[in-house]
Amino acid sequence: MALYARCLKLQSTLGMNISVRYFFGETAVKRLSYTCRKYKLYNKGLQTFNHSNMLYTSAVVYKRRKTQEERKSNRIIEYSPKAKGEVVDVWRDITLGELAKVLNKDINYVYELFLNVFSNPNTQITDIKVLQQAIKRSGRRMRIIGKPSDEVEKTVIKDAFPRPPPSKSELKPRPPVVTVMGHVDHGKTTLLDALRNSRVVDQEFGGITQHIGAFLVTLPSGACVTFLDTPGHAAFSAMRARGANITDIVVLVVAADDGVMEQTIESIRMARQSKVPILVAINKIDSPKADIARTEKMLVEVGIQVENLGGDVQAIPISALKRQNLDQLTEALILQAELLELGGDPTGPVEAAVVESKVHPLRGKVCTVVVQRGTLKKGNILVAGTAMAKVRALKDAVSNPLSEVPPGYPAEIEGWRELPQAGDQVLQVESEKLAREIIKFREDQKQKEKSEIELKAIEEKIQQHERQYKEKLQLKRRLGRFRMKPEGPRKPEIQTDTDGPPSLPVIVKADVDGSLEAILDVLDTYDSSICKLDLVHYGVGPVTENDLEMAEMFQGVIYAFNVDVLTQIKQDAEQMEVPIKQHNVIYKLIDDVKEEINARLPPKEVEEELGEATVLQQFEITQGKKKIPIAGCKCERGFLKRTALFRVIRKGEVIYEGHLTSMRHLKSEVDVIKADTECGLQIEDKNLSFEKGDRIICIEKKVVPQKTDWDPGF
Ligand SMILES: Nc1nc2c(ncn2[C@@H]2O[C@H](COP(=O)(O)OP(=O)(O)OP(=O)(O)O)[C@@H](O)[C@H]2O)c(=O)[nH]1
Repeated sequence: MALYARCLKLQSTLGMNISVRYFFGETAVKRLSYTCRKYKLYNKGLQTFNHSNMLYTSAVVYKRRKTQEERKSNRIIEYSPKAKGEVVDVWRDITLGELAKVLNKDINYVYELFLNVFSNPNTQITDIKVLQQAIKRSGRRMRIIGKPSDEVEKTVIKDAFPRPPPSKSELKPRPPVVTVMGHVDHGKTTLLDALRNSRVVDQEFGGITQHIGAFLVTLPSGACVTFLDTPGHAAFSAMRARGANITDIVVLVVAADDGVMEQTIESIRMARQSKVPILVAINKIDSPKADIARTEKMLVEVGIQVENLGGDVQAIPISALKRQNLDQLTEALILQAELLELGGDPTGPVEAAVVESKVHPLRGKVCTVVVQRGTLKKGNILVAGTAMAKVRALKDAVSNPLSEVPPGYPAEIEGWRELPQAGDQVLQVESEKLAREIIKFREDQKQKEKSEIELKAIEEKIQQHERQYKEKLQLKRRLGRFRMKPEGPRKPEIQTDTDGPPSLPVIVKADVDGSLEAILDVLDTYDSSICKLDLVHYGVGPVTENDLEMAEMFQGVIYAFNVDVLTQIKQDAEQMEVPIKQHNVIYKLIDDVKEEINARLPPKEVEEELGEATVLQQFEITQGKKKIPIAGCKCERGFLKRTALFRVIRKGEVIYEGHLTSMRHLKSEVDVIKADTECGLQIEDKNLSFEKGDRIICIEKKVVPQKTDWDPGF
């Protein structure tokens, strides 16, 4: 009690939670005494300390050491237990969940390493020795490091982002950005060509038109429309997938002769998903088969309420080929844009979207963008994805130089060091240095994401391998090679019938997956039916109570490979009469399994040849009125035993198998005839006459233990 009180006092004095249990008992006291000596806390004179004094001193040491540990907690502490295996980094107070991550295993594996004592992944392992034991069970070694702090994990974010959306008052009118979509062959390209040629070429600038991914059409009124020169779904979805939803209006081209087709519906669906208003261009009205009314009706049927039929969607009948009603179409677009009240903020750093990029033989890496915010100028420093540019030149679709490009306008940018991709967001940054840092950051992020994906793929591969392996085993079990693992309280099918072949139920526990797999693979080669080999359960980790129970139910044997068996478990096993066989060499374990199988096999009868005699001639004796044939023989090898079994063989065929009624040497009845001795043999069958040359084999039948013919290959 005095000790207990002393400990409690210590507890309050030192302000720490001392486990009283820790300080009691002979071992504890020895340990404390050792600690004191190690830290040179008392000299020879002080060795006369009684236990309570020593406890006090030790507690001081304990506290000091703990403080030092806490200070060092971020430094790596090498720990080299003698076990072999991969070294894993762990830290003090690691949780089971964290350990599972470190070991790259699932939590159940970790529970097993701790003998299933814990069941909460947040449980912290405070005792390093316990942790060491568990890691040893996993076949690895450990190194204690400082807990990876969240701070270390945090990466400094050096990236560029778009500004928050501008207020309405900052917006200035801008041209609508239009994408042309529709069913194949309904005239999208022809329409874009017509718009570009009629409007761009015929404009005051003149010049040669070229495909630049986006172009501007200016109406006589001065209003402009920017067309994305990449018709079709692919471009639209590529832009959307990269987060660049730059289209304001979709022009849905529907051929008046064909009407609504599959891709027309697809285009409608995509426009709806992007919440982009639709304007219909009913094309090919010049075609003799054109039926505008039918086309409009079809559009209504798929949910496009055209104006002519009382809806609010403008449908302009055009001929892209004959360039009919193109002005009407662009005016309708301007009207739609006005309804949308499209506006852009021309101030501040530039934000734009890449529509297309290419390498030009003379101009280098060029890309077409549509400006979304700010005003793009020569000399601007831009980043797009992992590409950067100092704008060397800005050009329009007819290669005219542009001094500045406000929101809603397209332009070609020269000066890229790398090629940006369609859909990339272009952002202006302050300096080339910053641009380089951003690119570096983004590249690092990309690399990290790639590694994570690769890691995930590797993990999936491993899991897939494990799954396949388990499926293979399940299949074998179903085929009857292995017995199914019992689930829950289901009563096991214990082999009680004496008619069937004997069986050996086994439970295999191994230190690591690799050895377990190797053992199971060898067991898998067993395919004899004279004794069934039933794999009742297997797993990685030590032998548990559960294993004992299962072994008891099945009357099986537990094989523990390279794993410890706790004394308690050993005692329980003894009580339950469950054999636990510990091995650390696979072939020895398999030899043991063989022995167990042999022990279960019923003994078998074997024949042993004692000797052989040859008939030299037959003579007869008279018994009463009967003449009895006698084989006059010579024992050629071994010996003949009177009470044994005799087989008479003539020309390779057994003509008699049975016992003798008399065996004589000269005139006397004998029990044994040795080799090279002549004798007269009388058999039970009195009607069989002997011939010279008949072979007589003397056999003794014996019952011997049976052995399995299983050859595991080593
Ligand atoms: N009669 C008539 N034919 C047209 C008109 N517009 C396009 N065509 C013809 O329709 C065919 C297809 O035209 P495209 O412009 O290539 O059609 P598209 O929708 O771009 O086709 P994809 O690019 O394959 O999806 C061509 O032979 C054009 O000449 C039109 O207004 N009238």
